[in-house]
Amino acid sequence: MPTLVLIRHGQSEWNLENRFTGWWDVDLTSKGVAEAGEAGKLLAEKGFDFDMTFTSFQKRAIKTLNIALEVMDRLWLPTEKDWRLNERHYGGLTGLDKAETAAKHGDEQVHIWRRSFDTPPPEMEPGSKFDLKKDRRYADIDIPSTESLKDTIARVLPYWENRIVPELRAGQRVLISAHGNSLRALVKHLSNIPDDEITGLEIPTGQPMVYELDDDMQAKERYYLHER
Ligand SMILES: O=C(O)[C@H](O)COP(=O)(O)O
Repeated sequence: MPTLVLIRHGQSEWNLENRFTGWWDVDLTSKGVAEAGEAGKLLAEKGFDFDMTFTSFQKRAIKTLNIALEVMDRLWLPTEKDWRLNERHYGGLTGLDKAETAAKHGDEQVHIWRRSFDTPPPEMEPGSKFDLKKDRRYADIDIPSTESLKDTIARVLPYWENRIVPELRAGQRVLISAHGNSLRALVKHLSNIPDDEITGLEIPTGQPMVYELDDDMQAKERYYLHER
């Protein structure tokens, strides 16, 4: 049976400051570092091991993976990094305080921007200080100016099918370290969650989520490791 574990990065600096982050590359806080270490410890204690790992181009997810692997004495494992596992792009909201934005635009509007399935946040203005168009790591791609969850799913799923599923089919045990919304995209697909229900799924930071999959890569079971 294929082994798949997903982990959302540990607490980031902007999780702590309550700011919209998206593709901006913020670091982990000391609590985030501790959460990543705990995740590695829990995985080791529960007897999990991996052959292949995947993460995004963003340091909060990369570091979470590396810290967990270090605790497991598995820093030597191969890792593939790809922008398709990045957080959903928060467009013009990037960098703004979530509470101040709610005070300005109303809770309902902010909830739509944060959790609607297909309404993206306003686009990022060209030349914004959070514009990543000149960032070398994205030189080969057309960076979105904003993304809804639907847009995020549209770039996560081809990556899942083309890069991750073949590893699982070959019997590789896979660990993915990514972000609230890129993981929400995967969970929606694997657990067949309808559009209007996925918005209610909150994935906590630093908690390994285990998938038991059937041979068609559909979920037989999904649980947080600390619950078993
Ligand atoms: O990008 C962000 O700000 C967070 O990682 C996720 O934000 P959300 O809870 O608003 O989806």
